[in-house]
Amino acid sequence: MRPKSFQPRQEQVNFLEATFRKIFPQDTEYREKARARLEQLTMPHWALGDLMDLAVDLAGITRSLKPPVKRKRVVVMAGDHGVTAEGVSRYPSEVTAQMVYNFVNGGAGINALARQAGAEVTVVDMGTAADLDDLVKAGKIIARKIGNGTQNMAHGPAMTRTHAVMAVEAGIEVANQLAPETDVFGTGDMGIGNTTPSTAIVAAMTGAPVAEVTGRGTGLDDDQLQQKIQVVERALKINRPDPSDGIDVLSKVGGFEIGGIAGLIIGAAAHRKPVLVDGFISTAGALIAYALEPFVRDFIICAHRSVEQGHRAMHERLGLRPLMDLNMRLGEGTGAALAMNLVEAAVAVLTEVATFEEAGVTGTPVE
Ligand SMILES: Cc1cc2ncn([C@H]3O[C@H](COP(=O)(O)O)[C@@H](O)[C@H]3O)c2cc1C
Ligand SMILES: O=C(O)c1cccnc1
Repeated sequence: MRPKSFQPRQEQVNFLEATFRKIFPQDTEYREKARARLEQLTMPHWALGDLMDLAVDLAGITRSLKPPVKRKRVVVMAGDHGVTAEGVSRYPSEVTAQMVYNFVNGGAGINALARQAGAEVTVVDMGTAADLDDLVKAGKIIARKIGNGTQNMAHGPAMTRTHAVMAVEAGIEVANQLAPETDVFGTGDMGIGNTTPSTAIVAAMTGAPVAEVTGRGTGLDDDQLQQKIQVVERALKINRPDPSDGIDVLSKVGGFEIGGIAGLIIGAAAHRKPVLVDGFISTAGALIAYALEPFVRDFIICAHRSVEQGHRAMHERLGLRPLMDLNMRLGEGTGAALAMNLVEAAVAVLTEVATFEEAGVTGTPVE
C-alpha cells in the first residue's frame, strides 16, 4: 500500500508533466513562410532588423501569418521573502502588499505602461505576508497564496519541494484561466527582496561567481551590496541547489512569485501564446521554467535588459537577446508592457507592408 501522503504529490507531478507534453517547438513551416514574405517586402533586405526576427518568431509561435496580438495582458505575481531579515533590500516588506493596492488602484508604473500599450493588468497573490482577502473578495486580484512569504534562505530552504511544485502549478493554472481571453502574455513581479533569490537562481544555474551577478536592486549602497553578496553565497552554501532540477533550485533559493512566473511561462507555451519576459526577477522565473522544460524557450520573448547586474548572464543562459536596453530597473512587468508595442509593430510589418511584386517596385539590386 502506498502511504496516503504519496497520492497528492503524484497528481501534482502528473499535472506538470501533462502540461509539458503540450509544449512543442515553434512551427518551422510558419517561420519559413513568414521569413519568405519578409524577405520580399519593399525595403532593403531585412532593413527592419530585430522587428523582422520578432515577426518570424510570432508566426512560428502562433502558427499564423497574421499572429493574433491584440489582447495583451501583464500578470503581476506578488510574494514576500524571509531573506529580507538579512537587510538585502532598501525597502521594508510591507511595501509588497502596499504596492498590490497601488496596482489595483491603477497608480503604479505598470498601470501607466500597460494602459499605454492597451494591456490588462492581472495581479496574483502568490505568497505575500499580508492578508489581501478584501481584494480577493472584491475580485480585484487572483488568490494563489502558497504561504505568508518564504522562509529565510540564508538559514535553510526558502520553501518545501511540494510548495515549489504548487507555485509552478498555480502559475500554469493562472495561464490556463486567462488564455481564452489573452493573445500575448507579459510577466511581472512584486516582492520586496526578490532580487536576492533571483541572484541566487542565476548563480546556481550558470555557476557564475555571486559577486558578478549581484546588483543593487532597489538601490543598495556599497556596504549593503557586499552584505547581499554574502547572503546569497551563504544561501547557496547551505542549500546546495541542484541546477539540473528546477524545482530544487526554486524550493531552496527561490520565491513563490518566481515559481508563479515560471508556471505562467510554461502555461503560455502550452497554449502556444507568446510570453514577454520582463526584468531580472521575471527572467529568474524563466530560468526555472527553462530548466523544467527547455522548449518553453521557443515561446519566450525577452523584453529588455535591466540595469540589474546579472541580467545579462540570464539572457546568455537562455540564449535569447532582449529587445530593448533602456536602463530600466523597476520590474512589475513594465518592460514587458513596453515591449508589447514592439510585438504589435512586428505584426504590422508582417501583415501591412507590401512586397516588391504587390507594389510593382524593382526588388533586384544592381550588380
Ligand atoms: C515602491 C516600490 C515599487 C516597486 N515595484 C517594483 N519593485 C521592485 O523592487 C523589488 C526588488 O528589489 P529588492 O530586491 O531590492 O527589494 C521588487 O518588488 C521589484 O518588483 C519595487 C520596489 C519598491 C520599493
Ligand atoms: O529588473 C528588474 O526587474 C528589477 C531590478 C531591480 C529591482 N526590481 C526589479
